[in-house]
Amino acid sequence: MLVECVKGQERDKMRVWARGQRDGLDRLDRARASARIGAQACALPEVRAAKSVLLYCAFRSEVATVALAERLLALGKTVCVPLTVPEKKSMLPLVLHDYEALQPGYQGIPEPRWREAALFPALSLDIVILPGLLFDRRGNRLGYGGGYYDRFLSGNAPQALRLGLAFSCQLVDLIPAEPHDMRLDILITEQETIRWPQESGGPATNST
Ligand SMILES: Nc1nc2c(c(=O)[nH]1)N(C=O)[C@@H](CNc1ccc(C(=O)N[C@@H](CCC(=O)O)C(=O)O)cc1)CN2
Ligand SMILES: Nc1ncnc2c1ncn2[C@@H]1O[C@H](COP(=O)(O)OP(=O)(O)OP(=O)(O)O)[C@@H](O)[C@H]1O
Repeated sequence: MLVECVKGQERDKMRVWARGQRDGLDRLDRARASARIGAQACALPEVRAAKSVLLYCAFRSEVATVALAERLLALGKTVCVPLTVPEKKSMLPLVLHDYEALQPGYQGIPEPRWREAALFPALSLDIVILPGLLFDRRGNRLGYGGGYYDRFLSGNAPQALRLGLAFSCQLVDLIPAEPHDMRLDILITEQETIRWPQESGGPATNST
């Protein structure tokens, strides 16, 4: 119990630190890095082969996703974006047609008007593209602490490939993990793409 409590405090401190790191990036550097990360994502064989992708809608200082959404649509993918349901700490995948038509939803996160968008079956998603505050070299990820993505990946879309996008300043050696944490399969930063094999061994890393 005490160990869990200390771990929780440690994770909260890491969240505060990571928010500062991400917010501290210069606007131009953020835009350049986001463009590079988006291009790397589109070039991945898994993304080329995918029919459907759930892509987060960036808010605050996250890796931008507007251009990536447009490229994925141009490649003929079914692109879905999450509708956040804070009462249930859950997310619903809604089919995206036009990023420009999104409206600010929970905490200002852009989302479709749910009455106008079609619900996509989570079990048919090939890839989930995740945001985050902090990532480590084992595939662990820290978000805002709602457990939205852990719940979605374990409960709704366990089959989906998990692809994280981050600036390199959001990558550390080790985050204290919790049992419910869903590890990533691939992480893209503007400096490298890291892949973790499904049956864990050491990570394979490619500089970009
Ligand atoms: N773009 C994006 N979409 C996402 C997430 C995300 O991290 N990024 N989420 C990832 O899971 C979920 C939303 N989770 C969130 C949880 C908390 C806060 C938030 O603003 N919390 C306050 C503190 C709590 C409060 O005052 O009530 C804060 O940070 O100031 C924002 C988003 C689902 N959609
Ligand atoms: N699969 C799950 N089922 C039930 N509760 C869960 C599940 N996954 C996470 N939680 C709960 O959600 C809370 C937040 O989890 P965690 O700290 O891992 O969130 P996070 O990954 O930072 O957030 P997010 O996924 O929203 O970005 C934890 O207290 C945990 O108990």
